[in-house]
Amino acid sequence: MSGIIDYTIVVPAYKEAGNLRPLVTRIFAALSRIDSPVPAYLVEVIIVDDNSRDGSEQVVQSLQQEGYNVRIIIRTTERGLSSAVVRGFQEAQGDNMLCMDADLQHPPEYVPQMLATLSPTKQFVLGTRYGGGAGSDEGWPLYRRVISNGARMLALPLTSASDPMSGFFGIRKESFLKARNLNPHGFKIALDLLVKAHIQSTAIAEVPFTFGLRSIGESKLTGKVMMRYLEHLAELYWFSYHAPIAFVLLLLTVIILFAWHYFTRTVEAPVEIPISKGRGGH
Ligand SMILES: Nc1nc2c(ncn2[C@@H]2O[C@H](COP(=O)(O)OP(=O)(O)O[C@H]3O[C@H](CO)[C@@H](O)[C@H](O)[C@@H]3O)[C@@H](O)[C@H]2O)c(=O)[nH]1
Ligand SMILES: [Mg+2]
Repeated sequence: MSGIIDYTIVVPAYKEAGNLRPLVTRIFAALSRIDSPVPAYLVEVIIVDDNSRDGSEQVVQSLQQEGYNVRIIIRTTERGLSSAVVRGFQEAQGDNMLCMDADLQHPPEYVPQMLATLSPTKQFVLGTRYGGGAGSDEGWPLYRRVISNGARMLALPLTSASDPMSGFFGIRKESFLKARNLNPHGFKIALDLLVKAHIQSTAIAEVPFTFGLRSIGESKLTGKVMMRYLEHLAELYWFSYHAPIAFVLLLLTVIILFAWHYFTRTVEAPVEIPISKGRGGH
């Protein structure tokens, strides 16, 4: 393994043993392609697992023995997606950090492009399901689309990013270190960072991608997680505007009416990125 790491991929994981091998091997295969803008030897992967006890640790050990630069942090006293991502970013050696899910809904073939997009002028890169060439797999349930669009509308006053609900994003370490009072609860760490690290719209790059279907295991999105999101939004509105609640409600009503038309438009066909047949290096 190399001593110098410029890029760190953080993967929050809970009971994802079956997904870790395909995830890690596909990431490094994509980075090992001749046309990858980022060389595989500059990249590390950190899995942040909340004591799943499902064999994840053994899977990572065997990947390490095969030479993949991956390690696993097992938390026993804390739980939650957002705090897991923050922990991974705190442990990262790379100045360029990417967050992605373990369940292959974020295609590993986009990793090289996402990492290479980060720069001193582009402090944040967002994998977006909205806009040209992006979308979600047709099999993604209608109720999840409604929840996702509703959550996105409510965040409109907080950031110019098109998909702040996305869990596929990258941030430069210097921006991450500027963020104070990050919210450890819930699923929306990208939104939290966009607001609390004061990421300007010109510093955000967006990469359209197609949100796939979970291959193995179950989603951890529950009603409780959604309630936490509403609490989180209230906190972010306060953080951004210090606004009295009546003003916030008025603002939300206007935005929901305004956005209705916007969100009912059709989405264009997804961009095809070939599945990597990399040289297998790591
Ligand atoms: N360590 C840890 N990881 C967790 C926890 N809860 C979930 N994860 C991990 O976080 C990732 C996303 O969890 P899913 O349960 O697959 O989420 P989802 O419903 O598919 O939601 C995805 O889409 C949302 C956008 O609609 C994203 O906001 C979200 O981050 C995620 O990408 C997976 O790798 C999962 O194992 C937890 O408590 N602890
Ligand atoms: Mg998922």
